[in-house]
Amino acid sequence: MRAFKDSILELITETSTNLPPDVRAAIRAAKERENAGTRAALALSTISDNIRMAEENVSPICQDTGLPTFEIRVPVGANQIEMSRDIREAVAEATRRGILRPNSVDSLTGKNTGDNLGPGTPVIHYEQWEKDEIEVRLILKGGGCENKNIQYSLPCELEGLGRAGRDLDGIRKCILHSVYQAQGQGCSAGFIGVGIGGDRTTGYQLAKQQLFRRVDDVNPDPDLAKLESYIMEAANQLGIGTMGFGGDVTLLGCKIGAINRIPASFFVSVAYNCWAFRRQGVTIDPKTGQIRSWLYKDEPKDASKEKKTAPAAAPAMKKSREWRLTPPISEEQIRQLRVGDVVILDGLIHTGRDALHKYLVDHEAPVDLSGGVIYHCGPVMLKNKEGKWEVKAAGPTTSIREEPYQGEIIRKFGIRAVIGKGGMGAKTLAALKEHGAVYLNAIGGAAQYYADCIEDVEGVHFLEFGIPEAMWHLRVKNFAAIVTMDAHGNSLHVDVEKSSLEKLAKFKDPVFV
Ligand SMILES: O=C(O)C[C@H](O)C(=O)O
Ligand code: SF4
Repeated sequence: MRAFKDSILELITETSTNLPPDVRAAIRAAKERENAGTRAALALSTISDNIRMAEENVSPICQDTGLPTFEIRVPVGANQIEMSRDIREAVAEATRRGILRPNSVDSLTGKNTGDNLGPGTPVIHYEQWEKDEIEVRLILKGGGCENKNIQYSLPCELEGLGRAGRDLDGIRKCILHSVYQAQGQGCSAGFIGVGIGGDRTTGYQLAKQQLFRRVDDVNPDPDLAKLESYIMEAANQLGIGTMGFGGDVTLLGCKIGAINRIPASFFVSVAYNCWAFRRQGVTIDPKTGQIRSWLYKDEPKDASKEKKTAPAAAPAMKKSREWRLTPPISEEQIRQLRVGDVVILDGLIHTGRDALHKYLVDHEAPVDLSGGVIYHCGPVMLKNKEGKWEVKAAGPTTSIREEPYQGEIIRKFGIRAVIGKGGMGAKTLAALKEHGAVYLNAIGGAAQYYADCIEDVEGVHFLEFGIPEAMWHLRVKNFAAIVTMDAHGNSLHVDVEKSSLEKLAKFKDPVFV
């Protein structure tokens, strides 16, 4: 089993940098469905570019490489203690190489272990089987989509849909609602795995297991197969679209499983996965530890590679105005911007996410932020041979987590633009209007695309918060994002949420009776 560790390292690298063909095919089909020139089409073409760049650069598709979760089947007698040790070593090595972002933090102190190892990380599950080979499946599911997982306990009342009872139609309503409540925040268009039954723990486990099914498979249970195709049809009428920008494609895959429950409990558990659906698997020779075959590498019939659509700048969007801005930005420049405009940034921007926002409420900033731009981003960074920091991946993180702090910080420091994804709430919208600032939505998961726009790392503060949470000072060029909340009280997110709720309500009447 000498080669086992190297095989796992190869599996991690493939999973983080190269999306499987079935996932690519789903994204390609979505791109074909969206009208050219819309915000959704722009987002999907950036996503396609990003997928290609990650493969070419052998770098993470998204900066959030998630919680590595291994599902392993072993022949009777295989040494699981040795395998777990090798897996941990491979995870640490992948982190050193910038294939994984250091993502394991102490839950109480927030301290990052730096190597993705710690209590509960990585997750490794074993199961024995009678075959004479080892099968290892890996999923790298990021935090933004994990936060959009949801569990329903039937019967329940659902906004837009009314009562969901303890039957197939109640299940139908829960699943539709799960897609609605995610909006664009889990980097839609997404994939869902659904677990019906079990208890709260096994229900979620079953939901996650569904994510290991191929996008193009057909459920062997005819009732569940019908439900899956119904959900695909209905969820794509909600109009949430890629990144919550509105559009015809909201859901790329739906896989449903069922297990028994006890009479008093009736759970429907939904695992939401972003478009950056990084799962891969291998079979391994138990004697040598070498890879025998890959599980998700066969191309669906119509497979053609992503074509390059544009260099690292936004493809043209119909009817959208485009502004080139360089910080420090004035209030006058900001007040000209409207929801739907494209902003191209050149110059210095600063990353800041959860730890920094909490800190800035009670402390001064280490750099002058007036007229400045804050980027909600936790990048993957590596030091090169000369000891200089380099960006390996740098897409936006979910902004709503900063909602409790953002308005106050905009006022206190005179910030003019916040870049993130998924949109923010009413408090931030009010602060944007009052102070003269905008929210710019970057394309979630497009970590290679944005890393390519970063010309230089000018410095870093708060490295003690860990690499993702530190404040990185980045010089960017051609950094494109869309105004989704402006300084006049308009929010695309409010509009899409409202219109998608109206559309959801159309699915109130029973379908499976
Ligand atoms: O942690 C991150 O970088 C992003 C996270 O996956 C998110 O979607 O918010
Ligand atoms: S940023 Fe988006 S694409 Fe990346 S892990 Fe989070 S939800 Fe997924």
